[in-house]
Amino acid sequence: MAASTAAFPRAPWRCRSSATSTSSARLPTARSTASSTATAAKGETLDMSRQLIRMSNNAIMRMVASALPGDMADTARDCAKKVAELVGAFNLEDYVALCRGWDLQGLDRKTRDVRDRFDALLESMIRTKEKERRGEADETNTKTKDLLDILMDAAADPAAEVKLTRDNIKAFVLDIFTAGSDTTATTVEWMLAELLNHPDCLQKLRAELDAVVGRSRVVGEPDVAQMPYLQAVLKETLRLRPPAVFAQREAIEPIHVRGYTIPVKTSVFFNIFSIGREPAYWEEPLEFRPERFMPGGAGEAVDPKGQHMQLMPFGSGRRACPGMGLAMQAVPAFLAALVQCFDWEVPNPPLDMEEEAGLVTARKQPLVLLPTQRLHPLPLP
Ligand code: HEM
Repeated sequence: MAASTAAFPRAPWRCRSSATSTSSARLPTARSTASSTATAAKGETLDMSRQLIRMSNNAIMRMVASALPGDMADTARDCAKKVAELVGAFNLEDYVALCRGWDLQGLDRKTRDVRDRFDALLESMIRTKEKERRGEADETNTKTKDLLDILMDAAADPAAEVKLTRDNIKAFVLDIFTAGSDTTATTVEWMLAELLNHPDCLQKLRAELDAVVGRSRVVGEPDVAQMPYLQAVLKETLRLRPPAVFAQREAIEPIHVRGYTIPVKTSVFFNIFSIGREPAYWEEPLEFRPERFMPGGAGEAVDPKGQHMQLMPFGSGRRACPGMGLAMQAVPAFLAALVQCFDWEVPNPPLDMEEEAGLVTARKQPLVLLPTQRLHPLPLP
């Protein structure tokens, strides 16, 4: 693996986002979702998968547009789901040259269809934003800018070194929509499930939370750096349950790996999932043990940012995941808040830990839990 990963050429990879929520309800705002989670009474089951994916999608959407009307949010979610299906679909044309150009499975047609729908959505978002910006032109410019504002500012800047086109803006937003939503949601979900399956780890995390944050305020992203055990739980989850299963490259020259020759222009898939479970690198690889990343543990010096080939949940090289920094802050902070504020009960033990086959290591069964407030009152801002 080291030999083949040493040469990282081009990466046509996009991490998949399936936005698997089946709910057709409008996406709630982040605040309303948080408070509905917060006030859920004991006895009321929460479909964590759906909640988390909604919250994550919503967070991503807040990055690109301050307020999306419900129908636009539904379209975005539906399109993201379709993109995920198409990215993960088996395409006969990739393997049988004779089939090329016939679109026997209808994948080209479906791809064009989802592209057109996404384009219409993005066009509508940009137009709404343009209108909003025209209306605000006279006001003092103190409003917090979202990502779309920043991209549009850059496009309008005559001095900008790189001129952004409208298509560039759309492509950028599309990337964020599809790559950043259920990768993060899936990670939070697996982290919580693993902790519930390992009460000793949950206890350690809570002790760290109590010591670093206390009980009178909610843990936030700035706390993550002071919480080594929380970081270890994240790394262990990314090792054992990496949301993106593969990274892909194309050989730009023949490569020789363990007696095999990989010819030029061959697509090479790196199995991130298997690397994290490889017994040659990891002791008892199927065990969830965050301690391996703590001081004195065998993985103490291993980080998941693409420098250590035995753990590369975000890929590696110059096409590694650009959302890595954001994910490494936002995901543990969100999980920590769930653990700090609530006790979670599994209504039908044992907790099912099976994975669904696909490009994102989603849970096969949704994570359905019973929450009870742990802190009284909840220290919500
Ligand atoms: C736990 C969370 C995440 C994981 C595990 C993850 C994993 C990955 C992986 C494995 C790749 C392929 C890297 C390679 O080929 O070397 C990738 C690419 C990418 N990710 Fe993520 N990702 C996560 C979150 C995010 C977020 C939050 C965003 C954006 C807000 C994002 C945006 C992207 C983009 C745009 C690419 C394509 C990069 C390129 O082709 O140059 N990801 N991600």
